[in-house]
Parts: sequence; structure tokens; C-alpha cells
Amino acid sequence: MSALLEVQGLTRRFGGLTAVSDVSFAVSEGEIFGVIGPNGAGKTTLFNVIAGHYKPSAGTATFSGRGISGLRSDVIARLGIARTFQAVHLFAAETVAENLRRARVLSTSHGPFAYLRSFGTGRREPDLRDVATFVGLGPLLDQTAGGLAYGLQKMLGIGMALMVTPKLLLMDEPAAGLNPSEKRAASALIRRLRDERGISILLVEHDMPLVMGVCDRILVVNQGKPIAIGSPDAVKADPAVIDAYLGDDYEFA
Ligand SMILES: Nc1ncnc2c1ncn2[C@@H]1O[C@H](COP(=O)(O)OP(=O)(O)OP(=O)(O)O)[C@@H](O)[C@H]1O
Repeated sequence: MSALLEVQGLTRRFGGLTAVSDVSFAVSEGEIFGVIGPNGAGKTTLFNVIAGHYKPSAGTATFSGRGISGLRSDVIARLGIARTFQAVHLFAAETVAENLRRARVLSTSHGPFAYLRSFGTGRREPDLRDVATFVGLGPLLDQTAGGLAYGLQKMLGIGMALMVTPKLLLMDEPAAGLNPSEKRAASALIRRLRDERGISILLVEHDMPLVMGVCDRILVVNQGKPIAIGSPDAVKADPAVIDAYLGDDYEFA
């Protein structure tokens, strides 16, 4: 497996606060890679820097061998990195189909030559129905998004990210707010994204059974700094991780 995303010494400061501090890791093609840590550890900021929403204060990110740090978020999206958000971001008054269509238009509508620039990326424009079916919304294309159950709104968020045909998907807490059966569906969907669509995943999540169950490797951050990286079993047994995050009475369900 070759590195799809490589992050080297990535740092992001907000005034006197260092939210992400000298973080390095690589995500291989086909990997499901988790990032965990306590609240405020810098996980979302790390995503925001990789996706181009924030510029790094120091360090680099390389995607498919190309430097991406400092590029605009829409440029990074067109290169093949999409993200989903902790809270659902959708157009509540519009239908599922309209939301998916908007996600596609937004991803290709920056600048007069955006359409032409989408050529040569080697990625085919996805079919709206196909994406809706993949995330379990096939029969609900004409439903208003705001009227969907919360779990289905989160699925729509994933579908919208798929409309840019990503090679890497950054998922910020996909299980937050889901009930146990929706969490099982989310786990299965994450695996299917990789197995059936060949999408590599960078996953931030507090639900430990889900993270430990789906990830190949996990990076643990605390106060912006990396404290461990390895397989779920290695990370679970690491005293520094137990101390900073999991706690002594943590039991893997
Ligand atoms: N735009 C910003 N301006 C100033 N401080 C920020 C900004 N964004 C994040 N921070 C701070 O950076 C630190 C890391 O926040 P971040 O949201 O990245 O943590 P997190 O690990 O994602 O937390 P959670 O698990 O609660 O989502 C926090 O102290 C937060 O207050």
C-alpha cells in the first residue's frame, strides 16, 4: 500500500493556543485511519487544515504526491478529498435529490474554468441515484431533507461528500447522535466506502466500539500532540492512551 495522504509536522496555532502541534502520519491507499483523543485535542482543527479551511502555521500535507498545504478548500476537494461534518450541513427545505445535485455543483463551480479543470483528474462524475442508493436514500430522493430522521440526514451528508467522487473521505464524528442500530449501519457504510468504492477514510470519532471495529490504524492526540499511533489493539493497551483518554475502567464493548 502506498501513502495517499502524508502529513508532516503539521501545526496550527490560534493566537497563543497551539490546537495542532507537530502532527505527522500517513494514510495508505485503501486504509481506514482513525484519529481519537479527548474533547479539544485538535481533531477537527487537523481536519480543517488538511481540507484547506485553515492554513497550517507550520508543516506540510501531501496528497497523491502533491503538496496541498495552503491550497483553497475547493481546489483540495477537486483533487479528491471530501469531508463530512460533525453537525449535518444540508439545505433543509430542499429534497434529497436537490441536496445531492447542489453538492456536485458546489464542488465544480469555483471559477470560470472549474468545469474544464475537472478534466484530467481521472474521476468520473457520480450518478445521483447511484449515490443515493449507496447511502440508503434511494427511495427518498423526493423527500425534503429537513424532514428526514437525524440518522438519514447524516447519511445524506455522506452522500453529498460522495458527489465529488473523493479518493479520501474525512469523516468528522459520523456516529454522533445516532442510535445503536444507526451506528451499526454507519460502521457498515464506512467499510463499504472502502471495499466497494475504493475510498480511503480518515475518521474522527468518539464512539470507541465503532472506531476500534472499523479502523486499520489509529492516531491518538492529546492537547494537539500525537501520543500514540498503531493498530486498535496496540492503542487500546497503550498506558499513555489509557491515561489521557480511555481511562483505567475503559472496557472495549
Ligand atoms: N477558529 C478557532 N479559533 C480559536 N480557537 C480555536 C478555533 N478552532 C478551534 N479552536 C481551539 O482549538 C482547540 C482544538 O479544538 P478542536 O475543535 O480541533 O478539538 P477536537 O479534538 O475536535 O474537539 P471535540 O472532540 O470536542 O470535537 C480547542 O481548544 C478549541 O477551542
